[in-house]
Amino acid sequence: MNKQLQEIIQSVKPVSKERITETAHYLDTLTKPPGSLGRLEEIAKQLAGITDQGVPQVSPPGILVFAGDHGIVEEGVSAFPQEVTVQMIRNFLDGGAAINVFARQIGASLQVVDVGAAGEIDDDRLVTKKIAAGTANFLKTDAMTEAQMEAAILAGAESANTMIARGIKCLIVGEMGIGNTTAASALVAVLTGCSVEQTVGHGTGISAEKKLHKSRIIEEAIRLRDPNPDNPLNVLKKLGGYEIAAISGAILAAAQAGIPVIMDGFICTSGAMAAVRLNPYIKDYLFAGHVSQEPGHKMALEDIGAAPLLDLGLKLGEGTGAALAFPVLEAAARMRSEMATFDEASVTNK
Ligand SMILES: O=C(O)c1ccc[n+]([C@@H]2O[C@H](COP(=O)([O-])O)[C@@H](O)[C@H]2O)c1
Ligand SMILES: Cc1cc2nc[nH]c2cc1C
Repeated sequence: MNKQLQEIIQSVKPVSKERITETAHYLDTLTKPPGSLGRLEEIAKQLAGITDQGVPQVSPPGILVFAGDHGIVEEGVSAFPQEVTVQMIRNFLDGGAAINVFARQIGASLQVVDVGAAGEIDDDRLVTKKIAAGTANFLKTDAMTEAQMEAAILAGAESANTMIARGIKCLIVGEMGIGNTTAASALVAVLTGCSVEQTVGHGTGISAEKKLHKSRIIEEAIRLRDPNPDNPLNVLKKLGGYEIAAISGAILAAAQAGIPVIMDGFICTSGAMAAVRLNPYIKDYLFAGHVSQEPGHKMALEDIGAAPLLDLGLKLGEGTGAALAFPVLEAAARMRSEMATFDEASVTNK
């Protein structure tokens, strides 16, 4: 394995148990019945553990949208043509996509990173870390070489480190890539041991008939590629995508820096699964923004042990579900830092 990648993986430490315990005690001194803020209390404890701070902050947030194309689209697995990936990158840069709207709403900086789009975009607002113009068709050959996959993970880590150096306190990860629900379904099936039927969905809106075809293609590809389910990098290289590998890398880098991460939907969570398998401590740095309509997302979240914060029937990607969930993390952090204690407010405690 690439030495730099190995170092990142090994440097992720467990979250601070001491901070979690300290926060649990402190939350019980605040003017509310114990446990009455439910999951917000769990989030506040987790944030303290991740950041190793008594009073953790999640603002300002930063959003990374990784974009990549997929050779598997040749097999007719998406409702939209490949050119939409590049067209949507332009839309992100011009501020017109859903993620732009939600980024403005939560005051997040937004960076779009091209790690593998099939077309060229000449625009200084785009971060270009292109590994290749789309993955190979994984029905015919491995999606990426090992060197390409490692380069994509490192590109993701580097993108996260740049945002962290600029001062973000919470990383929101999103993606764009026509065909990437096919890659994510394959990854999740192999890594969880679920059947392909269970992990395949309608993606951007394919028919029931096309969904059956998508399942058959993935089943055949898994048989031909024969990935090793115990080796996440092997699975990622054979069936993954550049943006998915970059998400794994961004998560690794954020965890290394003690920065909480909000995952978006199905594709992001498949990248997170690979990161968790590389270092199980990663799990505790992750928040699941929402549960997507893609059926495989539930299995992926269960596998990581992450309970989604929202369930709004979304299936867009781009980081939208994670951005929408950010105010919940912000509320948990502010509850910890701004609420009065029983003593301060002269409220009788039991
Ligand atoms: O985030 C999700 O759960 C999600 C579910 C379905 C579709 N998407 C988005 O739709 C694209 C992939 O869909 P498809 O049908 O082309 O595989 C990709 O750009 C994703 O961001 C995203
Ligand atoms: C229009 C469109 C926008 C998207 N955003 C994320 N994935 C997408 C897929 C399509 C097709």
